[in-house]
Amino acid sequence: MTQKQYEVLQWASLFLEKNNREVRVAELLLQYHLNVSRTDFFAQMREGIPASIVEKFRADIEKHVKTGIPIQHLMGYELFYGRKFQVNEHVLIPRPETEELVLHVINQIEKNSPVTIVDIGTGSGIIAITLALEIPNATVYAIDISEKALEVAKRNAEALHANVNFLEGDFLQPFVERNLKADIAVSNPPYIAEEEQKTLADTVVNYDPELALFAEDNGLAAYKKIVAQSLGAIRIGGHMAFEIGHLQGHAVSELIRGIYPSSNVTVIKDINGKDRIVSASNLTT
Ligand SMILES: C[S@@+](CC[C@H](N)C(=O)[O-])C[C@H]1O[C@@H](n2cnc3c(N)ncnc32)[C@H](O)[C@@H]1O
Repeated sequence: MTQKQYEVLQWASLFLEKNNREVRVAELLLQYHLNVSRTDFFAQMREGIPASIVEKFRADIEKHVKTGIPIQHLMGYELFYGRKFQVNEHVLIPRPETEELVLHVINQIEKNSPVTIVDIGTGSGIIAITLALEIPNATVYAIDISEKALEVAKRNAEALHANVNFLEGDFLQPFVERNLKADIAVSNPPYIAEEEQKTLADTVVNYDPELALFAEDNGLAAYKKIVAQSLGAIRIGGHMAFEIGHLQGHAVSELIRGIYPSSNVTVIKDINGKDRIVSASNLTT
């Protein structure tokens, strides 16, 4: 007997809830398997679904519940700033908070004036690619130490027709070596303290790359290194914007002030009211 879409969705939602998994996964994954737009997905809720699709969908839901595999790994992509980005086990799955960082950077840029931006720790390339597409007069560089992550980022740039210069190396080092200078440095670096590993969900700790998550020095090691390297990589009067863990605002601000005492440093909250961005303008020593 053909099952109706809403019945399949109901089964999955209850199954997820019973197993303490996020219920919204059901909707996203079923829409993916049906390969329809969001509008069509809701419009056809009372229609029947072919048994072959129900079977594949159920298998994915059961796998997600059992192993914690994120649905982005099952689907092969995540949406970011309205665009589809390929993801795999070598890159962090894009998070919605990072869209706020991108929007913040866009708002700092004067329209129509040329600007050079560097994205440090680019992962799947979401920040660099989105900025390259949203700011046509920008020259964008993206750095990662992971060759495998850069492969994903390059594929995303190609698929989305974004012009980004990719460099491999340790934070800003490849930029400094080439004697390049940016007007804006942006980064969502690894910032979770290793001791916090136990508090993370299995969907994160077993599937996001360790290199993308953890940093020594109570989660501050990457910020320390990037701020120190930035002296040779950001133009005088330039700008720096970091995504941060919600308890790191003060420490990261102090790090920046330690090297750029005359800069304007602010901590910005995300839509959930948590400290999420540290932004520093007028970078002068
Ligand atoms: C939190 S993830 C952010 C990825 C992506 N920018 C995003 O927002 O989804 C941090 C990234 O930094 C990279 N990374 C870690 N250590 C690095 C280093 N020493 N130099 C350059 N990149 C590094 C990781 O490979 C990972 O891709």
